[in-house]
Amino acid sequence: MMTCRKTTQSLMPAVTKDVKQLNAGKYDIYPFASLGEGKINNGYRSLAQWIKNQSAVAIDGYIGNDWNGVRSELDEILSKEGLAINWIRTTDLLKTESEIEQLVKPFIGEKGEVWGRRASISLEDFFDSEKLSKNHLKQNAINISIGVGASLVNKDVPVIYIDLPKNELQYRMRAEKANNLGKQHRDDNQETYKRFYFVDWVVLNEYKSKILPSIDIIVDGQWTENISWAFFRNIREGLHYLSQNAFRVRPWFEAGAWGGQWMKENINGLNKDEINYAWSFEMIVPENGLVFESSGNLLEIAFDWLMMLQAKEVLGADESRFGIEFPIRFDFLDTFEGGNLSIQCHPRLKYIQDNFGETITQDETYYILDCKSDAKVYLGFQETIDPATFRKALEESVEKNEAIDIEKYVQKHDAHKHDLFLIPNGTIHSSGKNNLVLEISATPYIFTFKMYDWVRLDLNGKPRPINIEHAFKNLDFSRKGKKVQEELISKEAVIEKGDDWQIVHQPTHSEHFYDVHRLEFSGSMEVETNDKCHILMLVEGSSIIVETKNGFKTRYNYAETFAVPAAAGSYKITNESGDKAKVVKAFVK
Ligand SMILES: O=P(O)(O)OC[C@H]1O[C@@H](O)[C@@H](O)[C@@H](O)[C@@H]1O
Repeated sequence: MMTCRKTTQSLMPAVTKDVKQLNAGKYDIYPFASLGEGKINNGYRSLAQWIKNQSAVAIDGYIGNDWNGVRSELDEILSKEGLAINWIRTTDLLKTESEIEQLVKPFIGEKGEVWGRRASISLEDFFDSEKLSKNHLKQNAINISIGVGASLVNKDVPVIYIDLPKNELQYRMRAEKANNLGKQHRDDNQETYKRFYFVDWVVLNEYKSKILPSIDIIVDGQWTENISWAFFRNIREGLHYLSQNAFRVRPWFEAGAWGGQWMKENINGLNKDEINYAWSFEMIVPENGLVFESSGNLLEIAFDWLMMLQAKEVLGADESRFGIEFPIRFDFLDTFEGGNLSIQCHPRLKYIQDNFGETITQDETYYILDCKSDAKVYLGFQETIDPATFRKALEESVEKNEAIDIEKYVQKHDAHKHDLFLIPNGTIHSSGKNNLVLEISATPYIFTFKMYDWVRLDLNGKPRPINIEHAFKNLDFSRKGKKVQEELISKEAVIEKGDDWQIVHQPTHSEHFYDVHRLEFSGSMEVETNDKCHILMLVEGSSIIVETKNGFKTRYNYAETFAVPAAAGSYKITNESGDKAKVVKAFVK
C-alpha cells in the first residue's frame, strides 16, 4: 500500500472526531459542508458490498491515485467472498511512453521552461486504440476496469470515480509516488508540475465533465489505508445546496523562498516546524477542494465539480463570460519576517492567450491584510526609467550573480493595513518583506515573469528561474512617475452608508475585470448578490455570521475566504466581534 507523501503538512482527517474544534474567531483549515446523516460511507468493505451486486464496474478517477492499492483492498474482500473478478488495468492499454511523449510535446515547452500551453488533446489520445477496443470482458466474473480512463474500456457500466486533492497529488509527486499520465521515467518536480498543469489536469477535467452523467459513486482517494465514498446523487445535492448559499474551499499552505511567519502564528493546525509559509491557497480553485461531511465522515472533491454542475448558479450573469472557469482568486503572500518577492510582471491578455492558451490573464491586486510599520510594496517604474539600461542591469545581475539597486528603476511605496495596490498585467511589482498580502486576483496564478530575485536561492538551494525575455515583451513602461500613485494605488471612497454601517469602494484599475468593496458595520448588514458571485473575507474583527435567505447560517472567522454564489440572492452578515467588522468583497464588474 502506498503510504508516501513528501510534506510537513498533515493529511486532512477522514472523520470529524479527529478535527480539532476551534473557538469562534479562529481560522479553520478544515471547513466542511454537512450533507445530513448517512450520506458518506467509510471503508473498502461497504464499497465492495456495492460492487458485488454489479456485473461490471469502471473504477475511474484522477491522476495520482494508488490504483494498485485500491485493487488489492477490493480484491481481497471480494475474493474472500468467493467472487471471481476480472481486473482490467487501464495502464496496460496506454500508448507507449515514447508515443505519449510525442503527443504531449507541443504542450510542455522545452525542458527547463516554466510554462507550456494548455493541451488541446483528449484522454482517448493517450490510449492505444487497438488495445482499447479489444474485448476484455470475461464470462462468469465481475469485470472491473480500473485506472485513469477506466470508463473508456468498460463502457455503459456503473462508474466509481476516485478523486484526489491537488495538494496531495503534489505531495505524492514529491515523494516520487505520482507521475504524469503515461510517463514511467521521472522528471524533476518542476517539469512534472508543468505537465500536470498544462496537460494532465486539462485533459482529465474535460474527460471528467464528459463522463459525469454516468458516475454513480465518488470516492476520496487521499487516505491510503482507507476511503470515504458517497453516491454521486448525494454529492450533487450537496453541490446544489452550496450553489444556493455560501461555501469555503479547503485551503492549503506552501513554504517558499521569501515566506514569512504570520500564517504560522495566526492559523491553527499548521505544522510549526515548517521553515515558513509563503502561500496560502485560500481560494485558487484549480488547486482547491470542497469538503462534505455526513455522520462524522469527511469526503473531499475537487472544486471543478461545482462549476461543472452549477456554474450558472455560482456565477449568475457572468457565467456567459467565464463558463465553468471560476474567475477570481484569493490567496495570501506572507512575507512577515520573510523576504521580498521577486521583482516581476504578468503577461498581457493577448500574450497569455497566444503563448499559453489561457483565456484570462493574471491581473492582480495586493490588499494589505496586515503589515509591520516598515513594510513596502514595489510598484511601477521611476520617472527616469530607460528600458535598455534597465534590461542591461538585469542581465548583468544574472550573469555575474550580483545584486543591483532596484530602487533606481522601480518605485517603493509604504504599505498600510487595508491599502489596495493595483497590479494590472504588464505592471512591474513585488511585495516587500513584513506584509501579509491578501492577493485578490484573476484566477491564473503561475504566470509570473521574474526579472530580479535578489540573488537569493530557493528552499532547494538553487536559484529560481528568471525570465527577462518574457517580461520585456509584456512590461508597460508608461506606468511610471506620478502616474503610479495616481492610477495604481486605489483611492477609497464611501459609496453608501447607514447608521452603523458603510460601504467603502476601493476601485480597481480599468483593466481589472473585478472590483472591490469593503463592508464596514457594527451590527449587521443585508447584501444583495445582484446575480453575481461574491468572494469575501473578514479583514477586521474576529468572526461574523452569514445567513442566506434560504435558511443557511454559518460562522466565518477572521482571514477565512468564503464565497456567496449569485443564486443565493441576498444574505445577512452579523458582526460577532466587539468592534467594527470589516469584510472585503470582490466581484466581477
Ligand atoms: O515569483 P515570486 O517571488 O515567488 O512571487 C510569486 C507570486 O507573486 C504574486 O504577485 C502572484 O503572482 C503569485 O501568484 C505568485 O506566486
